[in-house]
Amino acid sequence: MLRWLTAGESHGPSLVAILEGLPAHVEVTTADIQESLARRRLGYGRGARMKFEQDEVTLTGGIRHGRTMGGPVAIEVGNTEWPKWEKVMSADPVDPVELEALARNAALTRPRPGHADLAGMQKYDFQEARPVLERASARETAARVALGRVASNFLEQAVGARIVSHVIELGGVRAPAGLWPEPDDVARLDEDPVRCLDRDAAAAMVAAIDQAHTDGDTLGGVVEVVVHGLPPGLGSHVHWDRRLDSRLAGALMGIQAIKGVEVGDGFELAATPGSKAHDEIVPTADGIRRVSGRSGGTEGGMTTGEVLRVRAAMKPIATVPRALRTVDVATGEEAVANHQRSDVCAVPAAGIVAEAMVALVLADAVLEKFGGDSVAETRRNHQSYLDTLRFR
Ligand SMILES: Cc1cc2nc3c(=O)[nH]c(=O)nc-3n(C[C@H](O)[C@H](O)[C@H](O)COP(=O)(O)O)c2cc1C
Ligand SMILES: C=C(O[C@@H]1CC(C(=O)O)=C[C@@H](OP(=O)(O)O)[C@H]1O)C(=O)O
Repeated sequence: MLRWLTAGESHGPSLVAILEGLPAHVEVTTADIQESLARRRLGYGRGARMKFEQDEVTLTGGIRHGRTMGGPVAIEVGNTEWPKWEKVMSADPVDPVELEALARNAALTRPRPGHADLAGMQKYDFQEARPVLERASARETAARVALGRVASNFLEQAVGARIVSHVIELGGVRAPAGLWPEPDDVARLDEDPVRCLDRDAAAAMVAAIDQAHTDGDTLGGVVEVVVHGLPPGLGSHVHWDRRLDSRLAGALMGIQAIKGVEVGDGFELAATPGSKAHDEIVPTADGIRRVSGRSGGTEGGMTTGEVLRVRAAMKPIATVPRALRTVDVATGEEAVANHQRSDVCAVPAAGIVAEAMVALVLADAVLEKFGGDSVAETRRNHQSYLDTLRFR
């Protein structure tokens, strides 16, 4: 249904993103996308680059006068860094003597443990890490967030679904369990330096980042994406690759540095007896409802119509200032890993990227279920499904 691709390097001229398969009349503007990209730059513990990176957005296809036209949506996100890297990252050949003189072009032969450097050099046959890290870098997530905003506008306009993420764990500090945001909490969360709902936990997370900074260390954590307003029946139980759980997990695991995904209470459910693990079903004045939300809003690979909740665990940033041991591949000798600048922690930003990935998966699942070549058609199909839904 929906297809999306990104291209571009961290220090190249720009990132490019394409989203194909959306209906016409999705309302979306440059300002919307800039707003989402600004949210991704937020978060305590990010490095110097996020202070000056502008994310220059140009909508180059598929949108006219603030509405999609049904064709592929193409978005370019310019890198403010580019002028400094014009020679090093030039697509066309550059005079080798000129390149040799550039300190910025020094060969990166001390691969960082935890980054793509070494495996990428081996796989793609490079003598140094630059051509690998340029694409492995999470700079690319700016392109995903741009596409995610288009998908998210579609979800809200077609079915009324709204997405919000928050940080539930950072550097070993955990927010109290069972607390998740409402759509209107977005502004409040964005104002918090670590995008955490609990003030005390947020303060302890900030302190952990300060300590890691002092220690020359880096931190990871866990984000949770919450979606309100989804109908029951997105995804399917009938085949493994149609299960919504599987599609969400794949998309979240596709984010740089994400090493674990949970749907609902996930791993905790494995240690809980069945009598306390499942969400009992009861009749209410509002129709049939679940009394709790431990499943995370899916059963049998389909949405239940309750709040959807998925989590992603991010490992600590790989570029550790107190650099880790490695091998200099130019000499074969022991060395310490390359380190220039880097984030101490990017967990709050990863939450915004996770929102984007969830939006893209859900937009795809909505189109699969309801179809539509215009937003109005998708909306009508969704409404008629709700009107005739059994056991409401
Ligand atoms: C928003 C975000 C920002 C990141 N910033 C950095 C960074 O500044 N330095 C770094 O070494 N890794 C950073 N990472 C993680 C690397 O991109 C990631 O570890 C690398 O691409 C290797 O992929 P893997 O961790 O999935 O193995 C960041 C990840 C995300 C999601
Ligand atoms: C540029 C972004 O994140 C980058 C992700 C990243 C990495 O290795 O993943 C390394 C850093 O890049 P640089 O080496 O240029 O400082 C981060 O700043 C961004 O999120 O926009």
